[in-house]
Amino acid sequence: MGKERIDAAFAKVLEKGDKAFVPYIMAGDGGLENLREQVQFLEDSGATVVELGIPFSDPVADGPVIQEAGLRALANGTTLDGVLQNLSEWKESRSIPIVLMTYFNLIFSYGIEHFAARCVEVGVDGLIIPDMPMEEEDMVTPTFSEHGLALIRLVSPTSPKSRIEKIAGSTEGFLYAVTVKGTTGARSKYEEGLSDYLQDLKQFSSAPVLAGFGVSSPEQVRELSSYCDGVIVGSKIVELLASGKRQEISEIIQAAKVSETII
Ligand SMILES: O=P(O)(O)OC[C@@H](O)[C@@H](O)c1c[nH]c2ccccc12
Repeated sequence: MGKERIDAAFAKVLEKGDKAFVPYIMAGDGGLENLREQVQFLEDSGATVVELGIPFSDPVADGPVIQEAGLRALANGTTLDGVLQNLSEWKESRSIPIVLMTYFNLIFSYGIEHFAARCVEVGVDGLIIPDMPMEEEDMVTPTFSEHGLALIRLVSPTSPKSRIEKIAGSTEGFLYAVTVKGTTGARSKYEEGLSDYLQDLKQFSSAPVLAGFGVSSPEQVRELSSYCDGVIVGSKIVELLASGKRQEISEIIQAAKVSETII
């Protein structure tokens, strides 16, 4: 359950010599009734874990593409409870681990204990809570560990070294290495020093290190994942899924499969 399922999914990919690929999608964008099929498509295309966003009215770290997806999902009535209910309905047929990306407010108003128990019940394996600083995480960690849920921590290029060490040492499932200063969204250029930053993180983290924010093309997937264990792609996947360009999504995901290209 939970953390172990995530660990096993990464181990399988990395032992093969491939890089991990975590696509982000917004739950309820395109209708919650299509979530199952969307996740199945991502799994069939070669995703390692799916990061599922819960729409929220005040998404402080989201860039424009994800904000709009959130507004579409809210407009068609998507709620945290509805997403959890939906996940429970096809729990048995799902093998890819699910990580929920949600702001803390939603968890807090749901009730931390109730939320964690419900996550386990519906087959959620881990959580990303981007607005929960390290100093506050004691509010959730005892409950999450008791339920076997992984808390995936984020570091950014602006985090001081001592902070990076602590966060990287305590993360579960994987370490989310934010590649840029700013919000989510595709970018054409990366900041200087990114390869050193990603390679350094490997020293501090026993969990896989994945780079996210601004990754959108197969070339970027190949480049960034060569410095770490894999990538997270959000905005580009959200945009392509909404416009039905699934072949392009598969190509982006396939770029992480390096073992097949090295002969
Ligand atoms: O969209 P991008 O630039 O590809 O970045 C991934 C990101 O969207 C996804 O992981 C995410 C969506 N909302 C977030 C909020 C905080 C951290 C991460 C996220």
